[in-house]
Amino acid sequence: MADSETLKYGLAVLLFVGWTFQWNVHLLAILYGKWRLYRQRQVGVEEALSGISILKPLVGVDPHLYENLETFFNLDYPLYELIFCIEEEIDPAVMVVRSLLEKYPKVDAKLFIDLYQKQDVTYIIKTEIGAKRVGVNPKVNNMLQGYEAANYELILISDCGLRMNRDTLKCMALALRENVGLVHQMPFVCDREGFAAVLEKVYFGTQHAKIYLTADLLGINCVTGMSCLFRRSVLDEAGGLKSLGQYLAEDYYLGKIFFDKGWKTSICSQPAWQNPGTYSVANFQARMTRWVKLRSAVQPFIVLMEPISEWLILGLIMSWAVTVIFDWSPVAFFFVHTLVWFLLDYILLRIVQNGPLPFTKTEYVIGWLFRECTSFYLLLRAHSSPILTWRSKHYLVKSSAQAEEIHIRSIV
Ligand SMILES: CCCCCCCC/C=C\CCCCCCCC(=O)N[C@@H](CO)[C@H](O)/C=C/CCCCCCCCCCCCC
Ligand SMILES: O=c1ccn([C@@H]2O[C@H](COP(=O)(O)OP(=O)(O)O[C@H]3OC[C@@H](O)[C@H](O)[C@H]3O)[C@@H](O)[C@H]2O)c(=O)[nH]1
Repeated sequence: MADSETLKYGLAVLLFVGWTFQWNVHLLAILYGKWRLYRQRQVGVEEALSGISILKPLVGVDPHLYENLETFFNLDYPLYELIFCIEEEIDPAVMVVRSLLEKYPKVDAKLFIDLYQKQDVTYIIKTEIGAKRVGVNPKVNNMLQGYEAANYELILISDCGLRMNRDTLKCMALALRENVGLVHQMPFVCDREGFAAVLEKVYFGTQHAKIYLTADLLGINCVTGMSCLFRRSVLDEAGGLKSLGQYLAEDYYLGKIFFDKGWKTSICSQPAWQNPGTYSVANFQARMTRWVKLRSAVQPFIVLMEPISEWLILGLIMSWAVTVIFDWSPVAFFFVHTLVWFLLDYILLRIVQNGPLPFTKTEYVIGWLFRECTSFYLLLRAHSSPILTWRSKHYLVKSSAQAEEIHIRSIV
């Protein structure tokens, strides 16, 4: 009996230590975010800016694609090329890119597409169908020809749903100091209408930002492939882009190459502005489920850590722990825990947004509660099946380095 009491007490104390640690993570993220984001420190020399090849892997269109891509034709940067990569000639994104190429003939921009050649733009003819399928990752397969044809030592991989401010590329390039091999942007979202937009902003500005900023501060690899600028020679030494084709979480392994070789990685002071024109609660949840699968495959400890880094689960567990240790009221404790967490999240979100929020405080409360209360469901959903769905493709995830594409009629 005494032993089980000791065990219970020991567990409660351990949880209490973890809970205290969580507040440190929260506070660190706030302080680091305030110090790091939207502060352009002149770390590099502007005259020394080198050429950058920007790879844009595209699949399909959404109502914002044209305007998002157009921002890349108007960057304030002395030397860059745009390389659009599209898997299939019948993809409607081809038309969008072609109309932009026609509108901006002076911008160095190319379109790489399988199996087709036209005179007005550069198309690469693949001699063998599937010759460029180097692995399971469709994004890597899609970018490969463009990567091989890129002219510059610096490569920016930039996803299709992003828009970029005129000065962002310069900001990223200036952050690429002598010892920094890779600069990535912390994912965030543009101001858009509707509840799904509130939800995405709340998630990327709170829970995601908290871990992302702290990981960057502590030098932990959290590179997101959505927008990252890196030194090509380092990747080539490790086998080139094709070596990443075997991983679905190619971004994590890209970052790992730089970490393993002793390079520093750094976030840009500007976040990545995701602005897809098609968004919904279901889309967000499907994407988050996929991301949970990716990170759990990469770092299995996350399966355990992730639930207890969330407000609700941690709050409930801690309400029990503090009654064991201090005999505090669990209800009062949970209330204070919630209030403080909620306020810290709001402060962090305001820092990441760097301006007024595009929604009311009531919408924030609803978005925050919805996100927090559904996070456990999403974790369960992610861990309940090894099948990962990305766009129209399905994969069976076996381990961090092992996944295979599967063909199924429908996903229940
Ligand atoms: C009590 C606090 C303890 C903190 C424990 C942290 C548990 C992890 C919780 C959430 C993970 C969020 C990670 C955010 C970045 C990853 C975003 C993502 O899923 N990206 C995928 C798609 O681009 C990508 O393919 C996945 C890559 C794997 C990322 C692995 C990241 C590990 C980060 C661990 C950070 C620990 C920070 C601890 C701070 C003390
Ligand atoms: O089959 C595909 C799927 C996706 N892609 C491209 O890959 C990029 C990212 O795709 P999505 O927007 O669907 O997905 P996410 O924003 O969730 O991606 C994120 O998570 C998975 C990581 O591997 C990516 O690097 C990261 O950007 C886009 O530019 C998309 O066009 C392909 O080229 N082919």
